[in-house]
Amino acid sequence: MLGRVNHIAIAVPDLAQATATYRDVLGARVSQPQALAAHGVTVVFVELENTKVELLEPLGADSPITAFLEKSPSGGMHHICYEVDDILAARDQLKASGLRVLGDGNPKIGAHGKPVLFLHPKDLNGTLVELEEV
Ligand SMILES: CC[C@H](C(=O)O)C(=O)SCCNC(=O)CCNC(=O)[C@H](O)C(C)(C)COP(=O)(O)OP(=O)(O)OC[C@H]1O[C@@H](n2cnc3c(N)ncnc32)[C@H](O)[C@@H]1OP(=O)(O)O
Ligand SMILES: [Co+2]
Repeated sequence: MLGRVNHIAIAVPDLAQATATYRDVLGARVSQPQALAAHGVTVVFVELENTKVELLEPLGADSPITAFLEKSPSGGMHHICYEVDDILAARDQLKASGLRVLGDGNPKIGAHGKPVLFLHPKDLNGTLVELEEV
């Protein structure tokens, strides 16, 4: 079921500051910010040789990462995104195995214009997992 790691995400309180650190201190290539109102976050992607790091900050009053940042004000590892070739088949198989799919259970279009889903962190060793269909 699982393909490559598409990205590892870090929630940050200040996206501009985190972007400057990765770009100017770590010398990494960082994409332009994408405001994803439907997801309540603004993101950039740090382009690496073998995967990407997604830096994300809250967007709007109902951001799903607000509580996370209240618990970890300086930010922290937020989720890992695995690639799958058929997100609906993966969803149905995981639900049949008892894993909880977040939201209404239907994929939404993510930052890469591809369908994504999230699985409850409590079902995966305290780790929020995102699936992205590629
Ligand atoms: C899709 C666009 C983009 C992309 O890649 O294309 C993105 O990745 S957008 C990323 C932002 N969107 C999401 O994260 C959507 C899925 N997330 C959620 O629905 C919530 O964040 C949720 C339900 C995972 C947690 O929400 P919240 O913290 O408000 O709820 P709780 O306080 O009830 O948390 C329950 C329980 O889970 C623990 N928790 C929360 N977040 C994480 C996390 N990132 N990793 C691990 N564990 C997490 C939280 O501490 C609670 O644990 P407890 O022991 O009960 O205190
Ligand atoms: Co993500």
